[in-house]
Amino acid sequence: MEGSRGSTVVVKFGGHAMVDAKLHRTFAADVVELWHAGLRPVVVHGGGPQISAMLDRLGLETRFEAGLRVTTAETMEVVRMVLTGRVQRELVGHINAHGPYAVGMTGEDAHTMTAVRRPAWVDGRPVDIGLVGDVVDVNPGMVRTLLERGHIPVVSPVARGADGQIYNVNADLAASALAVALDAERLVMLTDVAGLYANWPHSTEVIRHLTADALDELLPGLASGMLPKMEGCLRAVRGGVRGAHVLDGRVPHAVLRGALGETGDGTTVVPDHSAAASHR
Ligand SMILES: Nc1ncnc2c1ncn2[C@@H]1O[C@H](COP(=O)(O)OP(=O)(O)O)[C@@H](O)[C@H]1O
Ligand SMILES: CC(=O)N[C@@H](CCC(=O)OP(=O)(O)O)C(=O)O
Repeated sequence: MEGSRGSTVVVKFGGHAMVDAKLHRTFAADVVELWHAGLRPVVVHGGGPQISAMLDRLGLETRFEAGLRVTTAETMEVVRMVLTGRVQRELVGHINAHGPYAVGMTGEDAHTMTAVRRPAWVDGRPVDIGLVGDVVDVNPGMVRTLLERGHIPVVSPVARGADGQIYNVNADLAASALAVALDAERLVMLTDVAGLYANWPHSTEVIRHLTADALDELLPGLASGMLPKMEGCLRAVRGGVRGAHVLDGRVPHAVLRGALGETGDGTTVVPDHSAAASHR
């Protein structure tokens, strides 16, 4: 088994992988199993579909540009409410069915994540996506304290600007920033597809292995939810994380295999100069 005892693994649980309650519970049990195996799991959760469903119930518009939700002040209230009040609470509840492990928090808590407004471009033109943040600074102290005390932090991707403005951060990018700041061994992203498809939406052939440079070349051609996800993988491995894995979260126990480095499934991104890169 490659996953070394005591190493930190950041697991991003995507909103699309959460739609099934049974998978949600299996995911929680797997995270606890990782903890018992001696790893230090940190969960960052998404909730895009859950936010969109609530916006719909409230009669508010859902719009994405470059894979990011266009976020007005009104949308931001709903984003924060659904992520921290509902999705995070459910996950904490499922993990804590196994014992007093999980502690929920957001990027706002203890100034864990500081964000700035993120610019976006579509077809080379700037578009206003509102209160969407990009994490520019991570203070991992609180997460480390929780880990040292034997807890499993469950982090919602909401961050504060230096001026106090609250931003909506894509969960993949939040997970990536946290993985870098924690000097994590791995970043595991669970989603609702088998990995990065080479020619989406025309084919479902999964790209199994990518170096950072190869991914950098592919990035401008990617679309929708895969764009922030792969950007997150790239930032992670360039920031020192040993491997970033995009896995199908609908497959039971995918997180166990990913966190332990059994990387036969999904898409694995490695740094340019790693041993895994030079083997290809
Ligand atoms: N090249 C690609 N390969 C696979 N999926 C892609 C690709 N490009 C876009 N997608 C879309 O990205 C989605 C996953 O991203 P996203 O919807 O943000 O999920 P999550 O909630 O897990 O973050 C897939 O369901 C698919 O519709
Ligand atoms: C800026 C932005 O797009 N934020 C996301 C945050 C949640 C998220 O990323 O959820 P998934 O991982 O399930 O996609 C959103 O509002 O949907």
